[in-house]
Amino acid sequence: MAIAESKGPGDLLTWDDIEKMKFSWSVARESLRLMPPAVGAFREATTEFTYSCFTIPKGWKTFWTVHSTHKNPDCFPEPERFDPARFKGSGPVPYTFVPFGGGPKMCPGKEYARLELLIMMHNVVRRFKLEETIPNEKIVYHATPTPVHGLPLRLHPHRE
Ligand code: HEM
Repeated sequence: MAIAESKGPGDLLTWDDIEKMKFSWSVARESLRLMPPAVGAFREATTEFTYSCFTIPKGWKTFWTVHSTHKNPDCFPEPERFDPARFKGSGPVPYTFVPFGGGPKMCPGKEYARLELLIMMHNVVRRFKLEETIPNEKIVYHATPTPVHGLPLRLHPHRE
């Protein structure tokens, strides 16, 4: 809200504003942890290796999943609880929070996605209070998580 209050009508966000949106980014990351848009990705074993007593031969296709760590209580205590404070300070251990993947094939659009999310959150939250019209709407997976009724929301404009 501090950034919203510093803006006059028609003022656009600056890069400095975006960099200051630490809490909003923690909220966005906690949402990406609990409901990642991409559930994982494929890899091809370039060499034979053994993991957790399983030997994966060279050339095999594997699929890594985001939830293996996002919902693992060793990585995120009480994993079902929405808690943006998990991202305070240095945040989760590297390679546990992986909605954008990790390593050399990590999503190249991550920073662009961050920018879009923060700008969208700023503009929506600043203007409206959001109300769910179908509480606890079910989510189904058509490759990506999709609310069954399309997540209809009621927008209540804030008084100026
Ligand atoms: C919230 C938004 C997004 C999420 C959660 C997401 C997630 C991912 C994930 C999990 C991967 C696979 C990474 C891996 O294999 O390790 C990926 C790859 C990729 N993403 Fe995204 N992404 C997002 C937005 C974007 C945007 C905005 C762009 C482009 C502007 C983009 C472009 C790509 C491309 C080109 C790849 C393939 C990279 C490669 O195989 O080398 N993504 N993304």
